[in-house]
Amino acid sequence: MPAIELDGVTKRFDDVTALRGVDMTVEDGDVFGFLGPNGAGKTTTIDILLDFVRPTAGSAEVLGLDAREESETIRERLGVLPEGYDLYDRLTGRHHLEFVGEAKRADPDPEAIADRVGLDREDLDRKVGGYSRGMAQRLALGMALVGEPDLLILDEPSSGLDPNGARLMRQIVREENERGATVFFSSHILGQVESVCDRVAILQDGEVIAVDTVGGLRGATDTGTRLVVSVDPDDADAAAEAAHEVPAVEGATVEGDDLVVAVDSDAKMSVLTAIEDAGIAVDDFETEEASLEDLFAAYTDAETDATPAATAGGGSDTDADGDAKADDAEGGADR
Ligand SMILES: Nc1ncnc2c1ncn2[C@@H]1O[C@H](COP(=O)(O)OP(=O)(O)OP(=O)(O)O)[C@@H](O)[C@H]1O
Repeated sequence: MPAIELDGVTKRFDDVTALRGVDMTVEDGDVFGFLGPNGAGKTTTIDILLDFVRPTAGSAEVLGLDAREESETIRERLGVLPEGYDLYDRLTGRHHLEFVGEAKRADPDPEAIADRVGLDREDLDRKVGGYSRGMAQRLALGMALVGEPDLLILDEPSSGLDPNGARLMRQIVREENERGATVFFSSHILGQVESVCDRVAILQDGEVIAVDTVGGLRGATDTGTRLVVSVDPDDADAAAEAAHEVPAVEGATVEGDDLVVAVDSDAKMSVLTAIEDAGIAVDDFETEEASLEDLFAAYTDAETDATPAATAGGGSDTDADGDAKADDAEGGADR
């Protein structure tokens, strides 16, 4: 039974069509990234799953239950970090966690949750009105964890978090998934989703334009990782040959003074090792990842050109654990 199933979901708000016939399946046990630019319809989709908003057409099932008919039962099994969550300024962090506990008939350990989300234990007894944005975000994430939910729905969970907070958030996503929870989270930052997600959907202008692993998306759009290696120009051809020997390498060419290798990001180190094993000194190297913009551009171009890149599924099964890269991707882009 899938954790989330959307079938032909359309949502119109007066003259704005936020979702256009969205079909999407999130399998039980997945960490699923929901990626799209501002205004793509991510929050509307999540609001439909939570029955905050009703679809104009189509249906949504959560944990095998109809999102409209059985929203109360669903909510007991969900952990939600909504966009624009409401906290009560005059209540403490502890009160918030206890409230969620009551609603879910769970008995949360506020100290343990504070530790997990990186909130000082002393802050639990402060009024939330005095929290910084990041502290409020950490509390809201903690509230989503109460009661060991079967499904976590997180809308832009790293919003307002510093790089350490964002790393902690990803760690929590992994831990929750290991515990058995399915995790569905939206983001407009590719680096956020790629280090933790099994699969990703790209939503654009109310339509799902791709569903795949991040590695698969990169592969399908030919915007994969480029490893640029500096070696002595006399050794460049031999280095290209050595790189070609690495199975994950899709291409290695000499461009000017550089060796440019198209390779899955997991295999970067194998390429450098292969070059050095061939007796060639690597003077320097850098990697160039496709940005979210590149992927969007590639997908939207692909859509217009009707190339296979726009089809869902397939692709490589990369589960990149690129924390460092993800943190780079957050630089300045985080909200
Ligand atoms: N209550 C509403 N009334 C009218 N239009 C709405 C409403 N909610 C959303 N929309 C419109 O639906 C579209 C999708 O918005 P949505 O908030 O779902 O996007 P999003 O992908 O979550 O964007 P962001 O990354 O900016 O949060 C936008 O054009 C938005 O203006």
